[in-house]
Amino acid sequence: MVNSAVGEKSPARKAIAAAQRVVVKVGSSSLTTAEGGLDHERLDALVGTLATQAEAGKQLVLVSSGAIAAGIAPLGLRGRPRDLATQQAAASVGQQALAHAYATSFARHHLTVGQVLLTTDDVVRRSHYRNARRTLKRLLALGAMPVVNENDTVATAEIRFGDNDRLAALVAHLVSAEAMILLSDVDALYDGDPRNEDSSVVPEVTSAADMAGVSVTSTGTSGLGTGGMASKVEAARVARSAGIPVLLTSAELAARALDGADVGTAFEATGAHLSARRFWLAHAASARGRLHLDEGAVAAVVKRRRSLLAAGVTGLEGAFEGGDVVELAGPSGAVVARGVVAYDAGELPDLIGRSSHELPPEQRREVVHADDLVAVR
Ligand SMILES: Nc1ncnc2c1ncn2[C@@H]1O[C@H](COP(=O)(O)OP(=O)(O)O)[C@@H](O)[C@H]1O
Ligand SMILES: N[C@@H](CCC(=O)OP(=O)(O)O)C(=O)O
Repeated sequence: MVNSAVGEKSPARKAIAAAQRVVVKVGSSSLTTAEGGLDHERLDALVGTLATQAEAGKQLVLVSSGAIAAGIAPLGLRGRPRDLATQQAAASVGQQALAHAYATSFARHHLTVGQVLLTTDDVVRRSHYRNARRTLKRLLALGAMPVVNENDTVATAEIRFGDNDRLAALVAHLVSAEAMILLSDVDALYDGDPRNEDSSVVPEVTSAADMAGVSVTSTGTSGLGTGGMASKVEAARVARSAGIPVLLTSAELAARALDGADVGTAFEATGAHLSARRFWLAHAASARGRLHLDEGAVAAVVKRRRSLLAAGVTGLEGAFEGGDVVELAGPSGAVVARGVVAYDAGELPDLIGRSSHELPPEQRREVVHADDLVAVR
């Protein structure tokens, strides 16, 4: 279903239409057949759309799923494998096919693509994050289109992104994209199951109120993808919070989406552009522990953007070390911020709850410095 154009375009749609650097994420269900092999016709159609946009001057980064699904038929498997080892074997075969298909298809449009396979370590570890950012930006500067996927063949269960929607949001920030487009097998976000006739399209998400009453599932209908609509909504939340508007629609409507037509669901950016360090802290880094704060400390770090002092800490969890990322939770237990802790977990029990003047000079530094802190909702 296509939304009817009424009046002037929304700020989100204007921003998406004007964006010069765009991350486009396409799901497995849009690239593979039900039997589990690459659907060359649909892949070529998407490449044609992206090539037209690239020729018109847009800088595109493609985040493409489909490795596991594309490996199903060549390996004679009966469906999407459930165990990690077979998923990795399927991804190994499928990623090769996917990369070859993209390189061949883009070459017909005289475009060069560069494969970038990322693991969570590449974004969770700060030094790797900077490295991934440099590679992606260099590829763009050289006029090549990065084609990104998770490095499924080496990612273990514990360290997987698991779904490429979140990966796309992280990549969108990494490359300073001005918009992110999520392409799936459904033309928009619906307020209920899209197969249900009573469900209707949510054309625009500008505030939490637009999501009230919207029910999403974490499984798709194709059985080929991962994460379902829930992971797309979460990825949109991450991108929006970093100042990046998002459009969610089907691969068939990609050309219209990139042209700024009134298709799909547009999510307005909610936050200002976050610095790389703050974005990494908020969304990419994995926390090694948790500090519990009293009400006064929550107000100081969240509202007044002050450093966290030992006096406001009431407890801690985890075996973290100084320099690790930890979550900061308020009295209700809800996480209100994340930050880089300055002390090892073993040092803190003697300090917490005490005012700076009660502490020896070498222990008067902040527990989390304001520059290393980011509030989360
Ligand atoms: N509220 C909703 N609106 C739209 N789609 C939904 C909703 N809830 C669940 N879905 C399902 O999410 C699916 C897309 O997720 P998924 O299969 O993971 O896609 P992809 O492979 O493109 O990443 C749709 O096909 C649809 O069945
Ligand atoms: N990295 C996996 C993709 C996982 C994934 O998120 O799939 P999808 O929900 O189709 O975007 C693959 O290439 O098969």
